[in-house]
Amino acid sequence: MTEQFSSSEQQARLEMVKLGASFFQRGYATGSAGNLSLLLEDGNLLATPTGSCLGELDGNRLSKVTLEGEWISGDKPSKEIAFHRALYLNNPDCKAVVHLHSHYLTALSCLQGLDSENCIRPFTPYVVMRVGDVPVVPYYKPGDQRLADDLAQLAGKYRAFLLANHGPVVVGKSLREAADNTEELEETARLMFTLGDRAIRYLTDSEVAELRSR
Ligand SMILES: O=C(O)[C@@H](O)C(=O)COP(=O)(O)O
Ligand SMILES: [Zn+2]
Repeated sequence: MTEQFSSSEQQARLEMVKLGASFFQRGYATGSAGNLSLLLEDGNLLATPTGSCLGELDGNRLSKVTLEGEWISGDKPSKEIAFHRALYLNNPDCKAVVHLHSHYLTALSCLQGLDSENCIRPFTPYVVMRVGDVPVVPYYKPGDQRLADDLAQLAGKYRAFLLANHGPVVVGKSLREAADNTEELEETARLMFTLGDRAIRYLTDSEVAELRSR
């Protein structure tokens, strides 16, 4: 028997399927890498199942999990559900989470010597306006509880994070916002590699402050 969903939940499921497919079709997600989640109106989380391809999500099989981590329905949730939960539990503005292995941010995450408090020194305004600083979480193997512990500590202060040797995690007030901000960060990382060793005119402290106080 097919489960009946409220219209808002049905809408949320469709949105997740649509954004997953969009990420996949445009090369931001490959294979079965990455995971998405959002906070439903009933207070539970809707998340992508472990091992699923973001390009081929089935809205009826998405995982439903309580904020305490109990698996309610759908396929088995992502192995990263603990870090998704940590972000919702420690940031009241977090309504959705995107984690990808997008090419340029993952390349950035593999560099030595990143500033752990902000791995993207501002050189264009939009990333400052939309995301702000991006701290680096030390490397732990995927699914490790320490990813959740570290993100829980950082959640109240930041909207995006770079998991070392792994990839980005971005929160938003909606799945759309989290997705857009992930793309903005990915394009910024791409610019960093395009610019390479050339001398960049970084935004000055006062230019950054002006963008933040908007
Ligand atoms: O890198 C990993 O293994 C996970 O972080 C990931 O991206 C996919 O894991 P699942 O969501 O469990 O498929
Ligand atoms: Zn991952």
